[in-house]
Amino acid sequence: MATRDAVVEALKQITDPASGKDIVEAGVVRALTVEGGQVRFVMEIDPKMAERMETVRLLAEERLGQLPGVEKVAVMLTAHADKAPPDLKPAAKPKPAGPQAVPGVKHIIAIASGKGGVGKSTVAANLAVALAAQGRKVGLLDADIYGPSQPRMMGVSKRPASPDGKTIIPLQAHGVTMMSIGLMMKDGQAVVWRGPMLMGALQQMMLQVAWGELDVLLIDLPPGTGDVQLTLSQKFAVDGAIIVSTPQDVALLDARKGIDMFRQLKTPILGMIENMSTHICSNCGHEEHVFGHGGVKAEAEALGVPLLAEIPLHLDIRLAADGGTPIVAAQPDSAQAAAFARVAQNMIARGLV
Ligand SMILES: Nc1ncnc2c1ncn2[C@@H]1O[C@H](COP(=O)(O)OP(=O)(O)OP(=O)(O)O)[C@@H](O)[C@H]1O
Repeated sequence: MATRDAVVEALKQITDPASGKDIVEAGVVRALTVEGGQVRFVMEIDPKMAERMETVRLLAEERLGQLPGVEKVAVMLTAHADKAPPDLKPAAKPKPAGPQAVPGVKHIIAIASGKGGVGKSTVAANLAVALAAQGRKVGLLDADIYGPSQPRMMGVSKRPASPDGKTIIPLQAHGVTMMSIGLMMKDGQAVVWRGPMLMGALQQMMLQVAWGELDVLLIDLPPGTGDVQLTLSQKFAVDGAIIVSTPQDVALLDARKGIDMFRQLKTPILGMIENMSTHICSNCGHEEHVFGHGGVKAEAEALGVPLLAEIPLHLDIRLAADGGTPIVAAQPDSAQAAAFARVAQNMIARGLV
């Protein structure tokens, strides 16, 4: 059977290209476990070194695989931010392994959808503005790496400043403190972040943005069940997720997958929102059910999750969102804005925010 000492000794023969020290002394090797013939550990790396460290990872796997008694080696790369901002700099002790809180932020709520285009970002923007209008200090983080739309919906385009090169100053729009991964990307830049790079980017958005004191940070997630959802739930103390879906069966099928994923990650489902529920004609007020109606209610009941709202499909919602002022701010007295305001009231009443 392989011993921990033999494993550590073998790892000490491998050099960390960043520091020139061996990878054990350099503190790259974390959470090492040697159980029976199984060796597992995490390599904490600078995201800029991801490619070179992948070579180191392969070398470590190969060397450990040759040790007598070792049957399986699993090495995971995780990224750490370049340098923690001064107020977040960890003490000499290693960081806690479990999900961490964001300093100053009381609650973290993810806005998710199984499928793209169901109006998740529209809901996130309006909910953020509605909560702010009801006196809450609200942050909105657009973590939709594949199609960040909050800059357009909240009407901001300025690149956030970083006077000290470490802390990022978020932007303010409609009473909400906001930051989007889109504001950090060059125009037309293809996004191919996966694994460590993605974790680094998300961690940077969560920890290096000067969010200040917030009652709630809403996270507009990319659609589906990918790396961002996983990283967010595993690394951060997420209070829960709100799932947005349209009433069609295909959307509901994907919403169910999203709910399953969050349940596996032990992230509570705070509720579902049916978007584009009923079409209300902007000329005559006539109602019709373009995508069906009530599908999300039935699904929420079947899954034992609260239905938070049925938001109508209304031209004004789209015009407002696409024009940079969410309907809750553009037409606060409209029935459409009231639907979002009720979700905000419900969340406040349940003590979620
Ligand atoms: N209730 C609604 N009534 C009218 N238009 C809506 C409504 N909800 C969303 N839209 C419009 O539908 C389009 C897609 O919405 P949105 O970008 O919020 O979806 P999404 O689920 O976040 O998409 P993606 O996952 O691709 O980012 C936008 O143009 C938005 O203005």
